[in-house]
Amino acid sequence: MAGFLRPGERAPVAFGLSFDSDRGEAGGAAPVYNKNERLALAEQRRRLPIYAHRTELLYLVETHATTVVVGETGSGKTTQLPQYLHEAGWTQGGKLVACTQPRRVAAMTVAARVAEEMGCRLGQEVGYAIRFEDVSTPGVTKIRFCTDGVLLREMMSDPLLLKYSVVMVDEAHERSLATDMLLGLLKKVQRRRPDLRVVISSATIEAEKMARFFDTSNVRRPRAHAELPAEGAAPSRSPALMSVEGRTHSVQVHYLEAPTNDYLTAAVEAAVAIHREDLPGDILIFLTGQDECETVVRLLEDEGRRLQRSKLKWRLKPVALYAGLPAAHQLGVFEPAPRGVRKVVVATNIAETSVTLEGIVYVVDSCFAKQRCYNPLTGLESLLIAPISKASAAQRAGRAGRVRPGHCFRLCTEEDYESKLPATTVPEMQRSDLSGAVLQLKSLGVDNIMTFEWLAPPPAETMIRALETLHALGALDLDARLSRPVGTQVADLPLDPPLARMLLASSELGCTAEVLTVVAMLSVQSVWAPGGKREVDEAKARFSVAEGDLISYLNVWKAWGESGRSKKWAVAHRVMHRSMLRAADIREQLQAHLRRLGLRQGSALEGVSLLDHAEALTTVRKALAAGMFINAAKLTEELAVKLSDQQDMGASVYRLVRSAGGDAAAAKLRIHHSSVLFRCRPQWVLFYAAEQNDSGWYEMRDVLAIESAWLTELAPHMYRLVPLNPQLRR
Ligand SMILES: Nc1ncnc2c1ncn2[C@@H]1O[C@H](COP(=O)(O)OP(=O)(O)OP(=O)(O)O)[C@@H](O)[C@H]1O
Repeated sequence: MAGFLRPGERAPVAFGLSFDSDRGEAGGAAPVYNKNERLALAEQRRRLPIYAHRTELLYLVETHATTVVVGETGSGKTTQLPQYLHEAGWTQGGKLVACTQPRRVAAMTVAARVAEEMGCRLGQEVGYAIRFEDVSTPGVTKIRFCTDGVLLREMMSDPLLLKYSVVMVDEAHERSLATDMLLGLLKKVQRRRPDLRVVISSATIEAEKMARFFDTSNVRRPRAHAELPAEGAAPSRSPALMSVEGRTHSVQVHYLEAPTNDYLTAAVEAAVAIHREDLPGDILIFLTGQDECETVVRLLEDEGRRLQRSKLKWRLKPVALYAGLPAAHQLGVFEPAPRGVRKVVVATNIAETSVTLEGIVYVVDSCFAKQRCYNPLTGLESLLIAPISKASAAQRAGRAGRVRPGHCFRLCTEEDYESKLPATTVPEMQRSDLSGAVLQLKSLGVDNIMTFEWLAPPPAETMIRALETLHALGALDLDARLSRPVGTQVADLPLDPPLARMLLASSELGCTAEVLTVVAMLSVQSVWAPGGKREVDEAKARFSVAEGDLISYLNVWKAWGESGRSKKWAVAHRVMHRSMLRAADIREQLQAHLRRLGLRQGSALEGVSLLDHAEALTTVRKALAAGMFINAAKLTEELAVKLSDQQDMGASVYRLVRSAGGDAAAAKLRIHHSSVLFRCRPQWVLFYAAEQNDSGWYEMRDVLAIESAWLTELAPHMYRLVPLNPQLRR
């Protein structure tokens, strides 16, 4: 971030603060309630700021098609509103109340909390649904928490959401791609279902915009759907806007005295400084990704061992929390720490909204997050580490004041916070590849994508690029309609279109076993345990093959399987056991999806003789290529300049093959140093993801070496043989 120190100028972490000593109970304190203390729980519910607005809220929902609720974090929107609606009768007659969350972990943990408050088992009256997991009981569940993505998928089989009487879109201001799609679709559904109520919870900054978007009071209503007569008096079509005043506990915010350019070390130092104060309370650290979280956990473990000699009251127990962890591990992080232990949760922004980690008194915020970034000209999407918005920072700070007063330490100066952090994050839809979203909208019957009502329209180039991609994958026909069966099947699979396409190809080519493994491994964030570059390179070398990362994953999977899925084996080989478990879980789910679609399954490599092995492997590579051919790159004769001190000099330069002369060709690529092909210089490669570095280079990850002939064979509509363009030589 400009204004922060330049490399080499590291400032010591100094907050100039003093802690108050009356901050609650012991670190990692036991929960303030347990299952038998229902009365205490009921009392706690009544103390939440939202309780004073219960009657008014219910009146507004009754009388308005849409209600926008604004309130401080922790005021009780997520946990209480669905319960109020249930208590007021909105779940009678077999209907459900849905509450959507942008993130899985929030859906799971909030559902668990609400089930506890209602005194029922999770999955009974209160349930949740996330991708690959549904914990609810048809006919019994009344309140269903789910990710916004899951509700979108549900609309494929229930386009009018007839199961639901109320849909609450929580954290709508986060403007995730799925939330934006959902808002547009809900507005469409409301035209056909005047009885459906939409409740939107949003930060103040976006609330008016949401209310304006849902205001249809001036639009002539089409005749209600024949089967769906409106019950009672029709609700107002002007949305109600309601503000819930007050918050539960205060959070004191601290800033660095001088900026830092190394937020990982600063985070560790901050956690250690808090710990050394020897006051009670758990710590939550926000970083940007899995590797950072695992690295900081390791550093804190080392610190913890050193600190044991200092005779402090609590022992440090760092734990990681990020999206790539299996659900059971994520939930384990929410367990209260035992007596004498101070839990330090090292998380990505998945812990930013809606979640309550009970013992947390201190939040340490790097003020950075990984953000998707899409360039429609090159068609390349990458993840960039960028400063978060002030709205996100407020959410993060809010994790400290949930059950007692807390502190938030931002790892930047107050001046930088004020001047460098934007007020809100750019909506995901405006910085993402939209091919998956367009495909889903098409499968939901939105034929003319250009006229779909968005809260704010996505860039036209991005839409055009999405249509081109889907057409190239064979998911859309020449009239931009969903093709059959490919388009409908790709839409049916809960995967990005390229991954779904390779699974379909693997069924045709008889290698689903292998491609399922690769797709599952690509769906987890990182297969390798973090560590020094040399250590990780050595670990990878044992599984590396000249065909590239994707085929190397098959070797890892096989060896892990042969070890009996042993954790010991994983640790010895620097493989992330938890990532492997999650991959196994995803693989199983996808296999079930293929079965449901009636697709043939088989293995190309199983039982194949050594002699036929290469040919069988080519089959697998071709199936993978059938989904990835758009991202084809060719080696050039250029050498990359030195990019940074840590990276090797003289890496090979690749160019995108598609539209050789245009903008895409201008994008220079190199193989990421983490790839097993980094030093191999294959002539032609496909890559699953690319990351843009600070120098503007795209670094290819998850690379597959291919033969050029496959491109014209698999995608003749996109590639044809031409004499070598002299431009490519330069
Ligand atoms: N698992 C839990 N354990 C203990 N208390 C909890 C738990 N979940 C919620 N609470 C309590 O309920 C309060 C309200 O939480 P809720 O998630 O409903 O607030 P919210 O207004 O939706 O906030 P946010 O926008 O931050 O999600 C919290 O501040 C906390 O005091």
